[in-house]
Amino acid sequence: MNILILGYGKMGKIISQIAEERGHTIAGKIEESNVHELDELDTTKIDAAIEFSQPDAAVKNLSWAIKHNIPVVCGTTGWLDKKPEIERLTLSNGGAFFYASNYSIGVNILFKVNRFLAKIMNEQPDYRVKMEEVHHTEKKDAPSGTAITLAESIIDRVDRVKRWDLDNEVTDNEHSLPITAKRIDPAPGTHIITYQSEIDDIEIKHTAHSRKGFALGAVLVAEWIKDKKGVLSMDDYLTF
Ligand SMILES: NC(=O)C1=CN([C@@H]2O[C@H](COP(=O)(O)OP(=O)(O)OC[C@H]3O[C@@H](n4cnc5c(N)ncnc54)[C@H](OP(=O)(O)O)[C@@H]3O)[C@@H](O)[C@H]2O)C=CC1
Ligand SMILES: O=C(O)C1=N[C@H](C(=O)O)C[C@H](O)C1
Repeated sequence: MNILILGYGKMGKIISQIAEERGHTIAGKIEESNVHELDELDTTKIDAAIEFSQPDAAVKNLSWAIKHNIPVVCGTTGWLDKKPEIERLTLSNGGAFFYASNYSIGVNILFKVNRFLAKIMNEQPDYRVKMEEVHHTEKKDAPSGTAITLAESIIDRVDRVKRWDLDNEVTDNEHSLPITAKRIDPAPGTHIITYQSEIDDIEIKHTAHSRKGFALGAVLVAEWIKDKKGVLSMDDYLTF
């Protein structure tokens, strides 16, 4: 496959390396300084684009790919208020757009366990739920996209939890799920969900040891999306 890399930072570099190891060709490595190179590409020869840039660049990159009929896999977090706009553009252009806040298999297993646990904890009102995420100091958004996905699943299933808050904003509201976002180098990404009662704690945790799992997941999805259409997510791709 011929894959275009939109955002050639920490993630874009590992994604390119894994894609080449899997026999793919890189059509271009686009970062802020060489965005003009997009105009020189033969877009008819690109099979898929993988977009890991930054919150304020994602919408422009994704719109460009969709308007050029290139299926696009997006991992950028912190821009989701604009996601409906990109979904509408995908559908009106008959394109393919895939978004996941986390492409690692391990975190997607955690997502599943989190949903299962939340359903049980809905019946256990003595427990308060909280979350902690730890990432490197270059991360631009907080809380992480993964933490927001985890929190939304809890809010959907635990009736007493109505919203999430960064815990420096709200401390003691029984309807709030406080999220602590820590920035410590070189943490690639840790997420911990804790249900706490006077009697005991129940905790589930995922720790990424490197960025390899995120990058491999994005390349696998790019291989899968090549001939697909529509607005797609991990629920369409995963078999568990
Ligand atoms: N969904 C998932 O599984 C994962 C998601 N992420 C997310 O991916 C994103 C990228 O992370 P990471 O690689 O660590 O970040 P980096 O800061 O290392 O890289 C960001 C890259 O985007 C580039 N960029 C900025 N503006 C533009 C633009 N207009 N067009 C194209 N590229 C641009 C930057 O270029 P320059 O250097 O020139 O400024 C840089 O190369 C983040 O939002 C992060 O949260 C990260 C890991 C996993
Ligand atoms: O910025 C990162 O590094 C990461 N971002 C994603 C997120 O916001 O959830 C995924 C992963 O945790 C690494």
